[in-house]
Amino acid sequence: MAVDNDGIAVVTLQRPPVNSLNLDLLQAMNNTFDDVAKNKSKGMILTSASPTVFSAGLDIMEMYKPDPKRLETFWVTLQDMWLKLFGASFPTAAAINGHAPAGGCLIATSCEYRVMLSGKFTIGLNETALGIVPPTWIQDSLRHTIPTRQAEIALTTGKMFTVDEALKWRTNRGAEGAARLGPPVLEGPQMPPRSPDQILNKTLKMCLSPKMALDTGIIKLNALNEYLVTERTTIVDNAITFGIKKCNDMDINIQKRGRRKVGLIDETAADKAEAIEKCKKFIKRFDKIPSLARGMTKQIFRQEVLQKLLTNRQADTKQFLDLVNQPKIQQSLELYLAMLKQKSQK
Ligand SMILES: CCCCC/C=C\C/C=C\C/C=C/C(=O)SCCNC(=O)CCNC(=O)[C@H](O)C(C)(C)COP(=O)(O)OP(=O)(O)OC[C@H]1O[C@@H](n2cnc3c(N)ncnc32)[C@H](O)[C@@H]1OP(=O)(O)O
Repeated sequence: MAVDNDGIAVVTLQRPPVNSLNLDLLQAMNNTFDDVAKNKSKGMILTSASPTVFSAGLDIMEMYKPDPKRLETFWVTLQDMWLKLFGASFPTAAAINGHAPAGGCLIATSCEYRVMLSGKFTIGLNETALGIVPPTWIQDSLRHTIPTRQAEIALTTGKMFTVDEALKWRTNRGAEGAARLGPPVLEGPQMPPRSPDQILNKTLKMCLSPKMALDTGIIKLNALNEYLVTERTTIVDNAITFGIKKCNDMDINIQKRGRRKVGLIDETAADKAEAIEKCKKFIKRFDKIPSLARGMTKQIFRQEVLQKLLTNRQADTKQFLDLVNQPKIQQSLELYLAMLKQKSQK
């Protein structure tokens, strides 16, 4: 842990090669979170010493052929870690400088703010894809971060989000919707882009002109009708071109506005230093907010989710122990470890 001049603690996970969460690392995290609270730090940023992995999630070695007592302590320590981090009264942010699967995503979603490095990294709760049901409080962390519907789809599909997907979800309308209609007709002498309103107003003016004979007006209206029907694609394209041009003139970023954000991460950064700076900026937003009021408001906001685990802690532990001790799960863990080893040796 390093505390900067502003009193913000930067906590770096450092368990090579992939910061997998074993008992020792979880205990070290818990002690550090206690220190941050005791020192009255202004806030805490979690990041990783690895250049490519934030955290690979739970250390599978803790669950494979486990010692029963250690396995129980391991799970209770993980619960403690989450209760301390998710329930921390001080501001928390994650500078996610690499992959964050499963438990890695849990750490990130327990924080209040997330900045992830742009690149070929992924983040998400992949448990379902591994045949594991994520416990309620782990599901709750995701549901607390992104909209419920997206959380349900992500959890049931074991979705690992790319950085871009984590920031945004599927496209809605806007620039990409326009692209689906084909290339817009660009400005030119024959067809300058006009808004549909401009076209209709001009036609109406012509038709209402006292110089226009009734039969000529009818012919013109019929011609307009035919034009609207046969050229509708061009008209739509022109309207889109007009819209895009207007947005550009007004400095509105249509690319961003056209996409729905999933918000699993809040921002991206080019490197770790920038990610930490952005996290600091988030924490400094609370400079003028009384810290007691802030902390209590956060805890009330998160209370329901925290209380659910506190009430069901023993049952949750028993469920985990029963699951891990199943021969079928032990077999899956063995296969998964072998697969990871094989992949790392390539
Ligand atoms: C899986 C069943 C769990 C049952 C638990 C039951 C209930 C709990 C439910 C939910 C809570 C959360 C659960 C979890 O967190 S489970 C862990 C899920 N994590 C993953 O699936 C990630 C696996 N790892 C990777 O995908 C990659 O390692 C990476 C993170 C993308 C990094 O890739 P990179 O190429 O940089 O590294 P390598 O793949 O080469 O790995 C290097 C080295 O580390 C070993 N390793 C990787 N991940 C883990 C891990 N989670 N636990 C232990 N060891 C891990 C890998 O085998 C390599 O080892 P080697 O000795 O070959 O060097």
